[in-house]
Amino acid sequence: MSPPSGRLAAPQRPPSADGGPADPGSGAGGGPSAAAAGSGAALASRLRAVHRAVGELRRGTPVLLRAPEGTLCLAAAETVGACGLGELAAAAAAPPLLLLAPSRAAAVLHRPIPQCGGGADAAAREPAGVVALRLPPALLAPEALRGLADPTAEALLPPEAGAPELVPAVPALSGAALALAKLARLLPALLAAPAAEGSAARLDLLSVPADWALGYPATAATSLVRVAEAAVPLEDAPDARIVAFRAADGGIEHLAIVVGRPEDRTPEAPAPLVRVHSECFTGDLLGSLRCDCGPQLRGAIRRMAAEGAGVLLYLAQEGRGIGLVNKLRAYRLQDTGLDTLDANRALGYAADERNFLVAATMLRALGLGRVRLLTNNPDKLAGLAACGIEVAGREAHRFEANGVNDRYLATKARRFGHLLA
Ligand SMILES: Nc1nc2c(ncn2[C@@H]2O[C@H](COP(=O)(O)OP(=O)(O)OP(=O)(O)O)[C@@H](O)[C@H]2O)c(=O)[nH]1
Ligand SMILES: [Zn+2]
Repeated sequence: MSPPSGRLAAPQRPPSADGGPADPGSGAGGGPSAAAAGSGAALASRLRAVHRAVGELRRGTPVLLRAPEGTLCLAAAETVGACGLGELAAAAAAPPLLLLAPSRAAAVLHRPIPQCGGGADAAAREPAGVVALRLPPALLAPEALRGLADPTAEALLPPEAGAPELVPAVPALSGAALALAKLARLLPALLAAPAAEGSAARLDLLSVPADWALGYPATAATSLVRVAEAAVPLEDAPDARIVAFRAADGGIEHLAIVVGRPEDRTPEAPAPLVRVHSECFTGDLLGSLRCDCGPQLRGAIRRMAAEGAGVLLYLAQEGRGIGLVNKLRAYRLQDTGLDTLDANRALGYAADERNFLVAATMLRALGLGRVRLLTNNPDKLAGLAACGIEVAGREAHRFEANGVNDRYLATKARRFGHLLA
């Protein structure tokens, strides 16, 4: 699992072992902060617990989420099967509700939901909140649940099942529940019921505190350490090496492609050229025409080689942090007319789920506290600066539209505020 995301420009602070706040950006000279490093074992155990819970949800097994408000038993609508539904019923003290992002609930209920936002402004990019639905019995079945979770699988809903009903959700726990589903790169749609006394031990279910799930992205990001490094001469940059970083939970590694010796730049020289590039299997590897990632990747390496130095961070944040499977679903929705932003929201995800604390931690570990960023995305500039990296300048990184990605590029300019020059 890649260390996932929080909000773009507002990194969460990882909790310290004693529950107090740790500072992700204050490590002297780089790397995780002293507070985080000092409580490494405790942080690693938090990460491990969340990582295991994510694995259980992906397998269709229920997990328990604990908070002072109570304990919820959860199962992911996308993966739960008959066995998981049986376990959920055995662990629950009441029938389960379906938790959904407001944007997805609005589509299920065929009416607007107040928290949903709307329009083309920045606020509409980050819909907040969670909605709970009481389901008629015919919808409490694996196929129907997938149809409720996934707008590209709505055909799985039984024709005359009856309508779900909007009911109040416990905000803190429900938010953490959806965060856990997003960490699992599943659709943010979960069955949730108050847990019966003793159900964790009785049914051998994993149990995780809600604040550990919410703190996971920042905790994972600050725990990144270098684990391997080798020279990898590239066609476009013969003097390149790859440095691999791993978080304490053993999730998917993030990579730095280092061209030349950017860390040796003197303070008087221009800041080193850096690109923060989110993984795109389709564009980077296959040459998909739907996006501009492939040309941006190769183009960045070429520019660094021409300058003699630079760093490209290759972050395991596929699909702006929603994962490849959900990106494919988002593409299906775009083929029905939605743009890239609304497609994310229709799935229940925010427009951009990435967390640039990952990038800041890696840059510091590479000895780069000051950078010139190769990007058109103003959120990347703000995100890095918020994590304590000095962004000394921006270099535009635009490529001509190719006849397929025209609308995608136009949407990035119009709705994400991407800079055109
Ligand atoms: N969810 C989603 N992700 C997409 C889509 N198209 C491309 N992506 C992903 O968007 C990410 C591309 O991000 P970046 O290359 O960092 O680009 P950016 O945020 O546009 O910013 P700059 O290129 O730096 O200007 C990759 O992870 C792609 O997989 C899409 O339609 N939906
Ligand atoms: Zn792409």
